[in-house]
Amino acid sequence: MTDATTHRTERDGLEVRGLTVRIAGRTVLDDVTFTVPPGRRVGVIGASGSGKSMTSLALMGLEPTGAEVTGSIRLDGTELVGLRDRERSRHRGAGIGMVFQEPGTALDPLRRVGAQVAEPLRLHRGLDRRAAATAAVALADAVGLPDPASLLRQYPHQLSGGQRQRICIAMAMAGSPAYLVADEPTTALDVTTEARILELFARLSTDRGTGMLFVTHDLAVLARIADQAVVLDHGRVVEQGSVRALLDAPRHPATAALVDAARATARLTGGSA
Ligand SMILES: Nc1ncnc2c1ncn2[C@@H]1O[C@H](COP(=O)(O)OP(=O)(O)OP(=O)(O)O)[C@@H](O)[C@H]1O
Repeated sequence: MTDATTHRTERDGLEVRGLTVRIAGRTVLDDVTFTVPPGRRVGVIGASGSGKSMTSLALMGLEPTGAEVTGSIRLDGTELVGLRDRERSRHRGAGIGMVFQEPGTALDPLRRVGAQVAEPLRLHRGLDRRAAATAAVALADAVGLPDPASLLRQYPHQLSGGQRQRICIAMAMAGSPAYLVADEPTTALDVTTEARILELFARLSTDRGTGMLFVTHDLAVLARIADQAVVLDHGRVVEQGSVRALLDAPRHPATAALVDAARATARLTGGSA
């Protein structure tokens, strides 16, 4: 996977228009509209229950069974809403990759991590077993895992939390997706590991031209990784713009509350939000 072949230009972006999700008659996402331009890093931020995870699940076509999804999600011009499961799953991994909050639960505890990284390489890139194993080592190296050949022979419980999240990022990048959705990807990690994982996301998006959507409740984290953000409150977009502008001059009370929380965290850790 070379940067030259995966770095795309002249794409439309991941365009979300009027996305609405209803579950059992209740509207949990209401007319959500935003765009992740190719190669850019955008955040979705909001308090607990605001609809962040539902947004990322809907983008992946992984909303709960029975949820009614309307509006539009266009992946570089291709409409995803309304596609049949089979067609939809083809875009998962190859078009949009996903990294979850808890790397422990995203991995199969009974399989060596190398086999888990190799699987999407075989699935999305059609590599045979041997080629996939070689590509898995290269990918593990690209996500900053030390001594990748021997590390890939380990089981998930033998790795640190940060190493497990790097494995999950490698799996998400295996299909060379144009976009990556990361839902609270550093929440389970200590602050030093969090900083390194954020650096990794930044490097991958710059090197490979991957557009990234970061879902988080923490504006201080978002300020370190994204330059644009969408603020959700009760399933609606209440504000969006540059992270700097949101921090300096929040217009909606939900944004102001996130800024206050970020400043409180920064005070406690001695940093600046
Ligand atoms: N499987 C489900 N069935 C019904 N309602 C759900 C389901 N999952 C989430 N919801 C509802 O959708 C709304 C948005 O939930 P969501 O998980 O997206 O919030 P969130 O912003 O990610 O919160 P948190 O930060 O706590 O994870 C909530 O009101 C929640 O109760």
